[in-house]
Parts: sequence; C-alpha cells; structure tokens
Amino acid sequence: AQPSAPSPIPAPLRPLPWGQLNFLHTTDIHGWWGGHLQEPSYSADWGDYISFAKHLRDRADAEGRDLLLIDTGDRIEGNAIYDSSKPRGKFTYEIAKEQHIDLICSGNHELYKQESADGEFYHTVPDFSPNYIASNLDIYNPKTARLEALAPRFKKFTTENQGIRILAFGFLFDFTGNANNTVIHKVKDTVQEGWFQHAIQDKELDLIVVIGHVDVRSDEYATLYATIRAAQPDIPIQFFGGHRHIRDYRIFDDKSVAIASGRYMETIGFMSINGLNTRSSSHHPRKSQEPKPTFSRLYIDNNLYSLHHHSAKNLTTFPTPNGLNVTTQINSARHSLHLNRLYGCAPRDLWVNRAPYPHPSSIFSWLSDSMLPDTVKTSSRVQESGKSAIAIINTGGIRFDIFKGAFTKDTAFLVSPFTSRLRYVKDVPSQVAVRVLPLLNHGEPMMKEQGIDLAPPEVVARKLRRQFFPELLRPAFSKLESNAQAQLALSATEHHNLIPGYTTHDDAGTDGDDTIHSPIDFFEVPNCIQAVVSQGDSKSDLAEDASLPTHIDIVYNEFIEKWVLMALRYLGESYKLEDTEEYFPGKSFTQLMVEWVEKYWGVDGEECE
Ligand SMILES: Nc1ccn([C@@H]2O[C@H](COP(=O)(O)O)[C@@H](O)[C@H]2O)c(=O)n1
Repeated sequence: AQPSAPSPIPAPLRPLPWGQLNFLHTTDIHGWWGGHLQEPSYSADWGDYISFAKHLRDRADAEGRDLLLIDTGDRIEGNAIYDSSKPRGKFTYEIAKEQHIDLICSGNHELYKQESADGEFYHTVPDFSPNYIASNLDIYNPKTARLEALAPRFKKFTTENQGIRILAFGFLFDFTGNANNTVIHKVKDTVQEGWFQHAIQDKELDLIVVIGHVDVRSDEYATLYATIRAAQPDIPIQFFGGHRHIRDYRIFDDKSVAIASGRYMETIGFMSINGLNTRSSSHHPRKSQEPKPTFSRLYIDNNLYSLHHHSAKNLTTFPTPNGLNVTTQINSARHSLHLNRLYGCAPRDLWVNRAPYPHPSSIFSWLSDSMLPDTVKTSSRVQESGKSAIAIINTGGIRFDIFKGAFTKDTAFLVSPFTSRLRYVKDVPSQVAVRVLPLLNHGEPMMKEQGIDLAPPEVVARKLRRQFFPELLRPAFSKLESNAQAQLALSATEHHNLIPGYTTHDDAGTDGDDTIHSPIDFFEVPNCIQAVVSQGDSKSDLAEDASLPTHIDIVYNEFIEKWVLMALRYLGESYKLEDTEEYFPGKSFTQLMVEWVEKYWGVDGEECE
C-alpha cells in the first residue's frame, strides 16, 4: 500500500470459493492505481494487487487449477495520477502493464479523446498483446490513417493446467460519445458479422468468455447472450461486465452468468467455475463436463487485511518484489505530481450519493449553492456587463466525495478529473432558459417524441442503485486481527460492530461481499444541477415566474453542450456552436473549483485540524 494509506480494519470475511477455473476481475479503475488514501477498506494499491495475483496463481498451479485475470476498461480518467500528468497518462501505462492480465478491453473513457484512444493503440494494446480484444472497436491507425480493428476481434486459447478450451470476446457498449478517430460498431450489428457467426459455431470449445465494458443487465449483453446461446445451446458462457460502477451478478441460465466488479480499485471480483470439460491428460480423451457447471462469485474489498487473508500471507510474506516496485513507482509518480499540495480544508464531508440532493451534506448542494454562484459572480459577464446567468453542470462530471479535512491537488482531481471548461450562450430569453434544466433532467420522453435524442445512455442511465462504502477510522489492524475470526460468528443481519460498506444484493443472494458490512445509504441525484445568479442574488431552484431580467446567459459545462443546445432547440431557440463562447477563457472547471477552495477554505500554509 502507499505510505500514507490508512491501515485496513479487520472484519469478518467470507472465504474464496476456489474452482477448477478461477478469475480475478477489475473494472472502472479510473486511474486509482494508488488505492484509496482516505478509506481503509480500499487502501491497497496496484502493487498489492500484483502480489496478490502472484500468490493466487502459485496456489492455482500447485493445485492444478487455472487462474485468469480480466480487466474490462475505463482504466483512465478519474484520478490525478492520470489526469494531472503532462501528457495525461504519462505514468498510467507503465504502472498498468506491470500486472499480467489475460483478457483486457477498452471502456468509453479510453475513447472520449483522440489522444487517449491513441494511448490504447500505442501502449495498452501492445503492452498486453495478444490479450487485448476489440470485438466491436476500430481505430484510425495514427500511423497510416487507415481504419482497422484496435486489437484482435477474439481470442481462442487453452488454459495451462486444466486444458480448458476458451473462446473470448471483448466488447464495448453502444457508446456514441467517442472522438472521431475510433468507430464503435453496435453490438446488435457485430453479432451478425461473418467472423462472429463463424467464431461462435466452433465446437472445439469448453467455455465462451465475453468480457466487456458493458452493464451486465444491458440490451447489449442480452443480445450477446441470446446470439451465442442460439448457436451453442449447451456451452457454459461467462460474462464479465462493468461501466455502472457497481458490484453485480446476473444469472442468464444454469450455464451462463455475468459478474460486474465495482469501480475505482475498491473491488477485486473473484469468479470460479467447476464442472467444465477439461483435458484429463494429453494421452487420454477429454473428461466431459458435468451436467451443469457451478459458478461462484466473491467481491473482495481491496485492502491488505482481505488480500493477506485470501492469499494466506502476512505483512512479511505478502509483498512480492514486483509488487513492491510498483508500489514505489506509484509513490514516486504521486510525489512528482505534488499530489499532497494543500489547497484548503473542507469543513465537512460532502457526498456524491450518500446524501440526497438538495442537502447540506450533498456535494451538489455545495456546488449549486456556493461554489458555482460564487464563481459565476466573478466573471466579466457579471462584473463588467451586469449580466445574470444560469449555470448548469452534469452531476456525472463530479466523480467522488470530499472528506472533511485536507483538500489537496489529489482531492481536486478525484472530484473533478476532466478537462472541460465552462461555456455559455448569451442573452437567452429567461422564460426559455429556466426550462432547460427540467428538460435535461426529465425531458427525454418529450424530446424522443420529436425525434431528438437528448441524453447519451450513460448520462440517463446513471444507476438506480449503487452501493457505497467509506468507513469510520478504527485502530490499526494488527491489534484487531485476532478478533476478526471471532466476528465471523456475527450474523450478517446484525450490524453491531460491522464496518459500513458494500452490502450487495445480486441474482445469487446477499453473500457475495467478502467482507461482512453494515449498509450505507445511497441516493439518486439528477443528471444536472444549476445555480442562478441574478441581480446579485443566487439560487439553485427557480420558479418560472421568478423575477429575472428578460434575457439571461446560460452557462454550462462543455461536456453537455450538445444537449443544452438540443434542449434550447426543442424550446424554440435555435443556437449553433458559433453562438457559444468560453465563460472563463482558458480555465477548466477543475481550476475554478480549486480557486474557490483556496479562497473560501484556504489556510495559508497551516495544516487542517
Ligand atoms: N469528459 C467527460 C467525460 C465524462 N463525463 C461524465 O462521465 C460520465 C461517464 O462516466 P462513466 O464512468 O459512467 O462511464 C458521462 O456521462 C459524463 O457525465 C464528463 O463529465 N466529462
């Protein structure tokens, strides 16, 4: 773990359900290679994961089992290690490649920008070759400008110990927000392509594995399941998904399941299968599959207490040389980026989903009531031209909570990692302007009726349910380690002494989390929030008849520009890109937020309490 990482807290643990074939799964890492430095439950880093995988691989080899590692994309954007480096990603690829990953694919975040898609082409694909799979993803080769598959469409291989013959695909959901150097083929079209139809007819297979940056409950995975199952009525199919940032497990049928393993290096998904066809030995016929394979899943909290326990190692025997090197590598990257630089002290916790909106503990209330209006008031449009403004931002651009205490460069990029700036359309009729936010939040059906595709799936579909975590700091784990097994006697429903954290309920029940936690509240938040600055006043909520000037500026995060302009068009005001300008020229939203923190929470060289 990183030197400043908090010690994990001992807690009752469920055992790893080892099988013939076993998997470790990460997804939506979003640059959290260093782990969580304010949350003991997720405080292990990528170096620890490298050590952990080595121990599990050794055990699998010793017992004649197989272990495969999977990563299903969105490795970038969401943490200062990636987002504050110049160029972005300077450290990321070098850190990521130290883990041996058997099957890997792209997420949507790798593709928002041309440079990051090229980063996949130049780094991740060759670093993991031949394990990177791009079943529905093409790139304009940056060297030749020709459109080609980013990586092989599929991979067929046989596992080393059990001789299980696997056909693997790697998909991305039907994402449309990519830069124009990549092309994503819709899943429903890809499954009709000759190469896919031919691949799934293969009878020399024991298992089909579909990895993807795809919600396990999406239409895309339903299509893939139905198509493969139609071609192969009996073959076991194992799906690995992601994108929704949740722990989830879906049972398609008695031979096909899907797992999703959370987000931000909080979770290492463990999946195992028994009852698959195997090669008994090279001289004997294949041992045939039992009538039904059995599948098991466990979501591991990524901290050293869990990792030591599941690998049967301790503080001394756990770290491997490569794991330790990577931990050091991450620490030096963090140092060289000055991530501990203090901007101010947050006076209280501010939550993304652990508080409702509006609420004094909601990060979005802080943004709409304080940070946004205070910032907008300093603009030249307000200061020099006396113009009122409605400022709208997408909640999806705010990625993590603020904890009471030090607000550092690290914090700034965890909360707001993106490069987006604020833009604006000037002098919009106020009675139109006040109807934009409701449309962005609730207007999809209306707009669809008009043939206007308002929101990208990932904006509209931001979870119905996510389980969260953080916990209370408790004494160092060495003192409590011996108590942990005694705590196993606690029933999962008894919350006494349990640490708040993931309490997952999926298709297999409520026993999926390795650590037995007490539950944490989760609140849905709207797609977008707003602040209104009018004649010196600010408010986040506006009745249509509020006293506003006849015209007002609409300020918005540039990520939602397309949808703001669509909403205005739907409301009868046709503005084009040429009608928009930067509101704070040259400054990203993240910089504006940092300036606010320095001004209102700054401590002039002092430390936080
Ligand atoms: N430049 C960007 C990119 C993304 N967003 C927000 O993130 C959402 C997608 O994130 P997932 O982790 O769910 O894939 C997207 O819908 C935006 O809300 C952004 O603000 N700026």
